[in-house]
Amino acid sequence: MWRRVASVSHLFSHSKSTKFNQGGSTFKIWETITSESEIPTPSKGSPFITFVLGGPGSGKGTQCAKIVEAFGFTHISAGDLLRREIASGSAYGSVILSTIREGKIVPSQVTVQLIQKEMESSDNYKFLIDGFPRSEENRKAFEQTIGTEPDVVLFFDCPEQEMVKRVLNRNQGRVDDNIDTIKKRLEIFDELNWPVINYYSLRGKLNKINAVGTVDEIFEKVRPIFAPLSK
Ligand SMILES: Nc1ncnc2c1ncn2[C@@H]1O[C@H](COP(=O)(O)OP(=O)(O)O)[C@@H](O)[C@H]1O
Ligand SMILES: Nc1ccn([C@@H]2O[C@H](COP(=O)(O)OP(=O)(O)O)[C@@H](O)[C@H]2O)c(=O)n1
Ligand SMILES: [Mg+2]
Repeated sequence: MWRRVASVSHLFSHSKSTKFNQGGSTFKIWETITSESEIPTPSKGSPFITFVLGGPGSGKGTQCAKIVEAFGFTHISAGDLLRREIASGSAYGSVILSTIREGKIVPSQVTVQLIQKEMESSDNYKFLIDGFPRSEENRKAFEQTIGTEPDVVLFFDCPEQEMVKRVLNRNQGRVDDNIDTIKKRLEIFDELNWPVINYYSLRGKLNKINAVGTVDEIFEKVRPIFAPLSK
């Protein structure tokens, strides 16, 4: 079984940064320039982990499907794992359901355990972890339990209006895809996810992608990040 103790540090070089304001603080986000020499060579002895961040409806799941197809990753959606847990009638089911209904974040212990189980039962070593970490608590719990940091962090940057429109049109019968819960999810995203985005930006790991455009246009911005990896 893979298990990595030391983390891979800086994988990408950065040439351009953008400043923005959030909650009265100024943050700096790096626009990433990737090149083949900067991607570590993944090996079957250790996992290659990509965290996929972005607000609700920013297109995380859609782009993950494209990355899986092109680069042979295993897609682990934290939201899907939690929904599966509800459907399975697990002891945590009712707490998870009410948390999702309220647009809040499920305790990290639950989510990390589900992610860990998926990773450990997979034959693959390339993982896309979608919708996680959504808070600093999520991030720290993963680091402590799995004992490693992500190799790559993607952040799909999408205007709120566009995210609301997409979620309301999603039609997957989700209990949280209604206007009241979306408002709550966007508030929680602003409050809890930005510190995570800022953390990875400061560590030089963040790949910010403008998520406005067609699915294929956005994937053409994602592709170069993984191009050095074979399928
Ligand atoms: N680039 C895009 N333009 C328009 N609609 C999109 C785009 N990407 C995804 N969608 C649609 O928006 C909705 C939300 O996408 P999804 O991938 O589920 O986002 P997330 O996982 O970030 O919530 C889905 O119905 C999806 O088909
Ligand atoms: N790391 C996570 C991921 C999702 N969730 C919960 O699951 C809900 C749906 O997550 P999701 O990733 O499927 O949602 P989208 O961003 O894809 O729309 C979130 O709004 C949270 O309530 C969580 O608590 N912790
Ligand atoms: Mg999703």
